[in-house]
Amino acid sequence: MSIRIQQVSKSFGSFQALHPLNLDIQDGEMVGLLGPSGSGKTTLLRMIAGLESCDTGKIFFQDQEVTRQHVRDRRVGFVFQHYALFKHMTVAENIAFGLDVLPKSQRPPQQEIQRRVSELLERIQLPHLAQRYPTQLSGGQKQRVALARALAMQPRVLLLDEPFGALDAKVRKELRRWLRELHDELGFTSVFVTHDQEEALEVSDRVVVMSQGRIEQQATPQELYHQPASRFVYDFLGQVNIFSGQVQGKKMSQGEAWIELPHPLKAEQGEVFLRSHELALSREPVQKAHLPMQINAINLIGAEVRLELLPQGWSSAEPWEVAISHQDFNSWQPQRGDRCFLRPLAGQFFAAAEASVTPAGPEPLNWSSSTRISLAS
Ligand SMILES: Nc1ncnc2c1ncn2[C@@H]1O[C@H](COP(=O)(O)OP(=O)(O)OP(=O)(O)O)[C@@H](O)[C@H]1O
Repeated sequence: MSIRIQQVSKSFGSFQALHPLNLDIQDGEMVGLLGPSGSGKTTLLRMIAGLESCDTGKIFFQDQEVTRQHVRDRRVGFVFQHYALFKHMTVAENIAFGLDVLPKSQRPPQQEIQRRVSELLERIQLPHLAQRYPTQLSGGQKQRVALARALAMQPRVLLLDEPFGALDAKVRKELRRWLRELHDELGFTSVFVTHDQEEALEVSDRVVVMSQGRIEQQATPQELYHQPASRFVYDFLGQVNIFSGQVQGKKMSQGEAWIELPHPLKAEQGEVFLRSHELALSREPVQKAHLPMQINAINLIGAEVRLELLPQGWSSAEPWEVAISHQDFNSWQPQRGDRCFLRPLAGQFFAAAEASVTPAGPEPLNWSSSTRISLAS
C-alpha cells in the first residue's frame, strides 16, 4: 500500500507543529522518520494513522483519499513504545483481541482466528509463551507480542512509534533486525519514528529527517550519510568535527591551525565538517594541514579506539573525536596529554551565508549551499 502525503500541515493552538509537507511512500517500503524531540515525527505518524486530523492537505492510501477517513477504516496497525497489552489476557488472547472484537459480519471463524494466532506466535518466535500473561514477559517479548497483535489484523500499513525505545541496546538491535526481516517477508508498508540515527540508517529503505516541523531531507541511508543536504542533517547523523576559519583560495585557517584545500573555494569564511574516521592522525606535524591537538580522553570500547582531542593554538566549540584501529593504537600507545596532528581525508565545506561567524546551529536554511570537497592527500 503506497502512501501519498500532499501539503499536509498541523497546528496546536498558535504553535505550528508541521509546516505544509509532501511525502511519497512506496508500496512495501520501510521509511524511518528521524529527528530530534519535538520535530513533528509523532504528529505526522498520527496523521497517517487518522489519530490526528489535518489542518491542510490530503493523504492518500494508494489512489484512495483517506484524509477524513476514521482510524478504524484505514486498516493501519500500530506499535507504540509503551504498548499497553491487556494484563488480564494471555499472550494468545492479546494477539487475537482485535479479531475477537470485530463485528460478527467481519469476524473470521474461531478456527481461523486460532490459526492466525498460532502462525503469528511462530513468527514472533514465542509459541512456547502463548499462555503467559504480559507481566511474565520481558520488555522485548512484550514488544514482539504488540507487533503480532498489530499484524493479526492484516494491516495495509504498519506504523511504529519508537517501538524499541524503552529496551536496552542489545535487545533493541536484535528486534530491529527481526522487524526488518518480517517486513521483507510479509511485504507490508512500514513507517516508524525514531530519534536514533543508527536505528534509522540500519533498517530503513529511506530516511526522512525532520526538524522543527519540516522535512530537512529524504534519502536512502547511503545518500543521507554521504550527501547530507544541510549542517543540521550532517550534525544530526552522528559525531562531527567542525573546523571553522577564513578561506583564502586553497587555504583555510584559524589561529595557529590551517588546512590546505583540494581546490580553491570562493567563500571567504566557512566550516569544514569532518567525521571521526575522515581524519588521519599523526604524531609529527604533517604537510597539507596543521591541526595541532592534545589527547584528552581515550575510549577503548568498541570496534575502534576513539580519541577525544583538544585543539592547541586554535579553537573549536566542541572537543574533536577521531577513530583509529586497535592495531594502530597498540603500535602507537598514545597517552592522555600527548600532542598529535590531524590531516583531513574527506569532509564537507559549508560556506557561511554572509561574513558572519555564527557557528552552525539547527537553522540550516539560513546558510548558503554546501560544496562537497574531498580532502584526500
Ligand atoms: N496535542 C498537542 N497539543 C499541543 N502541542 C502538541 C500536541 N502534540 C504535539 N504537540 C507539539 O508539537 C510538536 C511536535 O510534537 P511531536 O510529538 O510530533 O514531536 P516528535 O518529533 O515526535 O518528538 P518526540 O521524539 O519527543 O516524540 C512538539 O513541540 C509538541 O509539544
